[in-house]
Amino acid sequence: MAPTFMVSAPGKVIVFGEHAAVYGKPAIAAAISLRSYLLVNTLSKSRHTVTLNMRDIGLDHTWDIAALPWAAFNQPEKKKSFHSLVTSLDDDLLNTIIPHAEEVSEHLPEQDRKIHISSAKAFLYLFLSLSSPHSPAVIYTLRSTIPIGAGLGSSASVCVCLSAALLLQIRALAGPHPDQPPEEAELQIERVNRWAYVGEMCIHGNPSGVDNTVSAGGKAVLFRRQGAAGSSPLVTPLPRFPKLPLLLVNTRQGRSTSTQVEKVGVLRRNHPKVVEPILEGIGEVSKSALELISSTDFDGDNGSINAAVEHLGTLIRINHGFLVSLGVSHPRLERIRELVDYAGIGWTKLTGAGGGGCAITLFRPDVEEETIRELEQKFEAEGFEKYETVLGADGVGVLWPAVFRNEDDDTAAEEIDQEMFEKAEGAQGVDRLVGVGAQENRKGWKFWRRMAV
Ligand SMILES: Nc1ncnc2c1ncn2[C@@H]1O[C@H](COP(=O)(O)OP(=O)(O)O)[C@@H](O)[C@H]1O
Ligand SMILES: C[C@@](O)(CCOP(=O)(O)O)CC(=O)O
Ligand SMILES: [Mg+2]
Repeated sequence: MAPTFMVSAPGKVIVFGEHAAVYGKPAIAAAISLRSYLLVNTLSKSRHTVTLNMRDIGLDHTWDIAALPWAAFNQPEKKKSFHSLVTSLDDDLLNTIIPHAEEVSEHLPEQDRKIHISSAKAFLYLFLSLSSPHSPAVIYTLRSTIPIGAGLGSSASVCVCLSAALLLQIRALAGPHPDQPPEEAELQIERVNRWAYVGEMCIHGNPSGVDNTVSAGGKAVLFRRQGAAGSSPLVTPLPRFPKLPLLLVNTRQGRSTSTQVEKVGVLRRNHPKVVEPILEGIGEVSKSALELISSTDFDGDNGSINAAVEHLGTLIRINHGFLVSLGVSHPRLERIRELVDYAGIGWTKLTGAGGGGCAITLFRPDVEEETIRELEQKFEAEGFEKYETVLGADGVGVLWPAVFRNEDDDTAAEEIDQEMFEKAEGAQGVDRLVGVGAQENRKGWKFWRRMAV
């Protein structure tokens, strides 16, 4: 029986290029230190059930493995191997899982029901694609420190965790191990990423793939979806991405990515001649930012940094203006921008799909700590929530088995079981129990690391 193990994947911030990324324009995004964690418990062979236990949304459902639609997924013309590149969902397969996904939420209010069903759909599509009717009984328990539906890529990070866990269970993933050649790590990341993209498609209709790409590989990347159906996106790691003083503020205004993406799609269909240049303009913002990042030493002397930060700030302001014209801002996002603009201390844009969710602010280099504190107090007084996060976090990682060992004292090993994981209090409790790099003794995590170019 496989040992209990855990996988983890980060959320992300899109610094430039959301929405335009869906239409093949370049975007720049970076992994953040908020993450999802998935614990995988294999049970005895005598049981024949699979349980999806997603604590943050209150979903806890068990399916009888034999009752799932394996025949549909295993038809020779439908069967995908684990290294397939799947760029669209199969409607026939989706139709076979919908009744099983709907079982999870029979008596819930409409809004919660939608969230449960989309998560269950992503899980079942991946489970049926990557597992088998003979799979042992398993409990998948998920917890995340990423706010849900806030533009920080919670959906992609959940899908990366599910994809990695299922691929590890069928032994279609190797490592990570200390002397893994970077090419091999890259291949493993890509395998996880491809199936995470399939999960993202279940959650929102037309994802660009930027979120799952950043969540799987971590760090910062330039991402560009390719035109032809069935081709992989272009992904360029940005090892020189500067460690900038960014503030991340959540409006606490919920929204769903699928609605916002659909809204831009409708606008583009109704006003193609107006909307296409806006999307093109957003792509040009990302290109200009890339040029700046590649040619500036942000650790260099102050004079040149100040000019570069001013340039980046201007691009942030322009990018936000484009997003406003696409109709994906929100009065609460505009309030954050207004407070920052009024204080004259930086540049703000929404991040992710908008319509609520989070904004990022880049501060001017010479801003006083006191001014930032005053601004933060205003945010708090108006019900906004601030996140401390570091850009450029590690991508998908694994803790196999789910045991933390004290390097100097083997007897101090601490096994993470389902009950402890479920009972950890809030995001802080989860971080303390299993957090990546949160404490000295949480060092058992291993990551597949992307090649830097
Ligand atoms: N912690 C979680 N537990 C279960 N499902 C989650 C979790 N986080 C995200 N999801 C799924 O992702 C959806 C939110 O994704 P989305 O609308 O793309 O917003 P985000 O900007 O957070 O990615 C939820 O409706 C749910 O289906
Ligand atoms: C709006 C979009 O560019 C990013 C969505 O990010 P999020 O789900 O809001 O974290 C959509 C996409 O790229 O798939
Ligand atoms: Mg999402």
